[in-house]
Amino acid sequence: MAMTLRCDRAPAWAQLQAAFETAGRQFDVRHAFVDDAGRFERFSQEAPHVFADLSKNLIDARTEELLLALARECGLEAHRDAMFAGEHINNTEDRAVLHTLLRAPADAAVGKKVAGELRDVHATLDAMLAYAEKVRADHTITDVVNIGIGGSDLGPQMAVLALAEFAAPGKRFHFVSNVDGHELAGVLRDLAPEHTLFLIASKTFTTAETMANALSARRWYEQSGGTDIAGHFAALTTNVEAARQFGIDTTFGFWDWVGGRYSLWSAIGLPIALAIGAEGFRRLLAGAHAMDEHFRTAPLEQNLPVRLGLLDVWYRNFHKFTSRGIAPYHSALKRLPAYLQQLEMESNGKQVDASGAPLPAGLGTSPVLWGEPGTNGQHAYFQMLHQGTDVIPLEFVAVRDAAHDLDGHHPKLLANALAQAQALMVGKLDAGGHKNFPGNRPSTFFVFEKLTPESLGAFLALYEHRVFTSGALWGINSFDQWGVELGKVLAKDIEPRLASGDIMGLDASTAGLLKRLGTQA
Ligand SMILES: O=P(O)(O)OC[C@H]1O[C@](O)(CO)[C@@H](O)[C@@H]1O
Repeated sequence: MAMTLRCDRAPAWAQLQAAFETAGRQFDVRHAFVDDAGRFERFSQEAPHVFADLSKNLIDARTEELLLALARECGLEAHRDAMFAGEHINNTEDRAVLHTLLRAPADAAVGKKVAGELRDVHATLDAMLAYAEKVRADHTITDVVNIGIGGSDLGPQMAVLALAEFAAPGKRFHFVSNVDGHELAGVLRDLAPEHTLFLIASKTFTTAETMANALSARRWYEQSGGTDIAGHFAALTTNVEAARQFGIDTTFGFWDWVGGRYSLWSAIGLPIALAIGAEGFRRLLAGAHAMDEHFRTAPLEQNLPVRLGLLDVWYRNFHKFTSRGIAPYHSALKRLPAYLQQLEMESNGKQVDASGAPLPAGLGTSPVLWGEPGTNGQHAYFQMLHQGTDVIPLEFVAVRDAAHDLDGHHPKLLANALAQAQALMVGKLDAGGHKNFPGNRPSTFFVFEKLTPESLGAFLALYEHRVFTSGALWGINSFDQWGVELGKVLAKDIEPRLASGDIMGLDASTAGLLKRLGTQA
C-alpha cells in the first residue's frame, strides 16, 4: 500500500524553510501585486463549477514551486491513486477509502478491484432514489425527521438547507442530533405520527445519541397512536442487522469504506434526495464526480484541491497559523462551516503519523476551522480579523446569481464580500492608532456562478481532496477518528454516577461538578 513520506522528511522541506526565512516571513502581498502584473491569473484557478482566487494569499511562485516539489517527493500522486484504486489507506481500521466511488457513474472505468463495489453502489442508489420519489409523491408525509449525528447529520442538514431552492414544496425537514432531549421534544411537539417519516441515520447503528433519540422517537410514535413502524421509519446504515433488531425493515445500506464525514453521497443523503428529488441528487453526485476527475487527472500545478492543500501546509507549518475562517456569502450555506469543521478537524486533527509514531514538535496538523455567513460575521468578529494580533486566513464563498429577486440585495452582499477581502489585504496605515489597519491579511475567494446541486457537490469534493492533500503530506491517516472514543467511554462510566452520587476514583474537579449536577445534589 502506498503511504506518503512524511513531508518534513522530504528534501524540499529544508528548501521551504530557507525560503520562509528569506522571503516568506516578511512577504507582503501588496508588493507582490505591484511586482507581478500577472499575479491574479497566476494564482487563480478554474475547476469544475468553482473558480478560486488564491492571489491574496501570502505565497509567491517560488514557494508554490517548492510546495509542488514537496508534494511529489512525498508521493501525493501515488497516495491519491491508491485511494481511488481501493487500497486500504485507512490503515488503522484496515479499510479502503472509496467515497469517490459513490459519485462515479455506473459505467466509469474503475479498476477491477472496485468494479463489484461500483455495481453495489448503483444498485443501492437506484433503490434509494426510487424510495425517495415514492415518498415525495406521498402527500400524507409532510414531515421528515432525520435522526443522526456527526456525518450522519451535518452533511444532509447542510445540503438540504443549501439546496432549498430546488426542493419541492410540501415537506418539512427536521434534523435531530443532540442527545439533549430539548431538541427532539421541540421537533416532536409539532408533529403528527401519520404524517411523519423518521430516518434513523447511523453508519454503525450504535452511536449513543442516535440510539437514544431513535428509541424516544419510536416510543413517541407508538404512544401517539402510530401503528405502522415499517411505513414511518427507515434506517440508513452499514449495520442492517442492528436496524432490523430495532424493528426497522426499510433499510438503505452503505459500506465500511465510506467514512462518516464522507457519507452524504451514500444512503445517508436520503434526506437530500427527498428534498431535491432523484434527478437533483444525481446532479449533486455529478458535480462531485467532476471535481474527483479534476483531482485525479489535472497536473498538480493546476489542481485546485492540491494547490489549496499545499497552501494549508505552508500556513500551518511555516507561518504557524492555527486557525482558518470560512465566510459563505450566501445564507443558504449557513451550515457549511459546521460541515467543513467535521470534515477537516476530524480528518486531520491528529498527532501521530500513519504508523502511530508521534509527529515532531512543530509539525502542526489541522487548524481550527470556524465561520459564519457574511455579512453577519462582519458585525461580530471581523474586527479581530482586521486589527487583532493574530493573522487568520479567511475564505470567502460568493455566488454570482441570486436565487431571489429582491431588488438591490445581491449587489450589496457581493460588494461586502469583495470589500472585506480587499480591506484585509490593502489595510490602511495613514489614519493613526486605533484607525489603522495593518493589511496583508490573507484570504481565498471562491466563486460559483449559481448555487446548484452541481456546484455544491463540486465544492464539497474540493474540500475533501484538499483535506486529503494536507493529511497526506503530514503522513497521517485522515480517515480514522480515535480521538472521539475516550469521551464516549467516560460518559458511560459517569452516567450512572449522576444518580448514585458515587465519586470513587474520579478526579477532584469531575467529582465536584458531579455533585452539583447529579440528582443527589
Ligand atoms: O453514523 P454513526 O455511526 O452514528 O456515527 C456518527 C458520527 O460519530 C463519529 O464516529 C464520531 O463519534 C463520526 O465520525 C460519525 O460521523
